[in-house]
Amino acid sequence: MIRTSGLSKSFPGGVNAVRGVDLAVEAGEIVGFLGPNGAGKTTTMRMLTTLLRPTGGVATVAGRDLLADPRGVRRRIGYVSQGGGTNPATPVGDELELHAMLYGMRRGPARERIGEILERLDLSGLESRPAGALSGGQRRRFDLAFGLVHGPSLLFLDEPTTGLDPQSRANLWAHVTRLREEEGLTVFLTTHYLEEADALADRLFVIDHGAIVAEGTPAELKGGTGTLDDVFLSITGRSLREDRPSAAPGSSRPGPDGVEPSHQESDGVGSGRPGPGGVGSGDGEPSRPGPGGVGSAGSGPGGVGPAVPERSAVAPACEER
Ligand SMILES: Nc1ncnc2c1ncn2[C@@H]1O[C@H](COP(=O)(O)OP(=O)(O)OP(=O)(O)O)[C@@H](O)[C@H]1O
Repeated sequence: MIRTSGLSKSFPGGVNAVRGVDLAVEAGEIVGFLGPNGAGKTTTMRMLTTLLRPTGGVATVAGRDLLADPRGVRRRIGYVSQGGGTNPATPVGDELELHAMLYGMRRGPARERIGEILERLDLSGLESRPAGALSGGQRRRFDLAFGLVHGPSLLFLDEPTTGLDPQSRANLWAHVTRLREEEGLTVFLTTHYLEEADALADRLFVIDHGAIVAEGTPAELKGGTGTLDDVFLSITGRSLREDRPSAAPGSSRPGPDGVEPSHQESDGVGSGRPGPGGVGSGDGEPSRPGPGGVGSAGSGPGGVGPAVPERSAVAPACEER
């Protein structure tokens, strides 16, 4: 489902953020991508989702060549970024319907799909509620719905549970695991939470200073001794726990889930809702994907979605300034 060889990204100024990453992810796997702050997780994920153009290496994602056919990639993937971008005043159902239609779905099938995905995510009945009135846990599930509305085979989740309380985090893990079964999804996620990696991922890749430094199942990495954090510490010299992000700034409205909403952006890396046709991207610059193309990625409250012009979107497409 994902194959990369020598995938690299250097930013202007000589920052080698990702240095020759080789990944192999099989269909149906849930793979965790771990690393300390600045290790290259987000940059790698943004390349794989076509938001950033690699400066080296090759990759196929969801059966399409990343460089030669970024639109084909975007049609087949979903991306749920860390940040938010949808209009908090817009009802959930309207946002999802717009996204589905931007992916080329007709209204009838779109509504059917939206009903199905909302049910799977325990959001039925909330169609008319503005996204801004959802609890933190509901909002992250709404983000997942965005990522899934167009029926991708591969879902990218960037720090999916940051800012959620333990109960809501566990609830989201259960949903992701169930979605894998029910939708036949492959999931690639970054996380700072070792317990998340341990609970959710079949296999882990550890990245440090832009290179993969360890790979294996959580059990293999732990080797029957220690904890994942011990392993992480011995590999990277850092405890991942020190890097853990704090709860989202400005998210102080606990909701029915008892969760505080958390939709912060990662440092300067825009999150976006690239669209089916969107082109664009920027290194950390918000941009607007345009409709018409390739679908994918939303970020919004977390969604992956098609290309809707939006407030804080980072556009997709391996094109950048
Ligand atoms: N647009 C950019 N221009 C220059 N350097 C960048 C840019 N984006 C990221 N970097 C640098 O690339 C490196 C990898 O960053 P990246 O965001 O991928 O790390 P990360 O593992 O996702 O970190 P975190 O867990 O803190 O989000 C860092 O040194 C970062 O400062």
